[in-house]
Amino acid sequence: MSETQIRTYHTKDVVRFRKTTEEFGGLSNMAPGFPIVVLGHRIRTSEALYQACRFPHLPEVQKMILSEGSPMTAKMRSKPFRKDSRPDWDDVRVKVMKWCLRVKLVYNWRKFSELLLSTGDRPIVEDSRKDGYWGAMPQDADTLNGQNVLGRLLMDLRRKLQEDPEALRSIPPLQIRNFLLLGEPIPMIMSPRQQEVALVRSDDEGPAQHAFL
Ligand SMILES: Nc1c(N[C@@H]2O[C@H](COP(=O)(O)O)[C@@H](O)[C@H]2O)[nH]c(=O)[nH]c1=O
Repeated sequence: MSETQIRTYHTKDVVRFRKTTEEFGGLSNMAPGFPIVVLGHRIRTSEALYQACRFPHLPEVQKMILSEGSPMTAKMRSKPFRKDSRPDWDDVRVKVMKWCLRVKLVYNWRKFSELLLSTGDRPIVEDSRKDGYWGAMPQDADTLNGQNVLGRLLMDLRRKLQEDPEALRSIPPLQIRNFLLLGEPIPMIMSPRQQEVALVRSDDEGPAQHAFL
């Protein structure tokens, strides 16, 4: 993905989201109702997971972020520690975001896939007042400008969902150093359905129950 290119979008042609309560607000990482489980930890939003990924070397900071009830607060609470983000953060953050979106999909398959597919083939844009990197900013009533990296990752995910949904059911760990959550290496993530099959095969008693941190 060419990240640096600024794009112009015409509001009438796109699916855009700003508030999580809007029709397509579920596409936002801040959207409630799309919980995730990683290493047995229940995480409320993809935003909290993404922000926690900045700090694999600081499990206490990760824990604080993950235990926040609101994603905006999780992001705010990570702010004082931003300077201590993993040193390669700028190089890996798009990969990490892509992985977080896939995890959101695996754990919310029906709801998130239906939402993504309902956007048809229209451009998806995070409409942001101040973030022209992950989103695009209004220039006037008809135009948004920005790199829209999040919107483009969502379009990429939508295309994979249209072409080969089964390939999205499991997610290999990212091949980056220190891909850790609360001190443990993040393993392959499987859809709850695949996990149940694996558990039946291993003659276990059933899927584990998860509580929020
Ligand atoms: N800046 C912004 C949002 N942008 C979101 O912030 C995340 C990236 O954060 P970071 O790379 O740490 O700045 C990513 O999920 C992006 O979509 N969202 C919002 O509701 N309000 C904001 O003010």
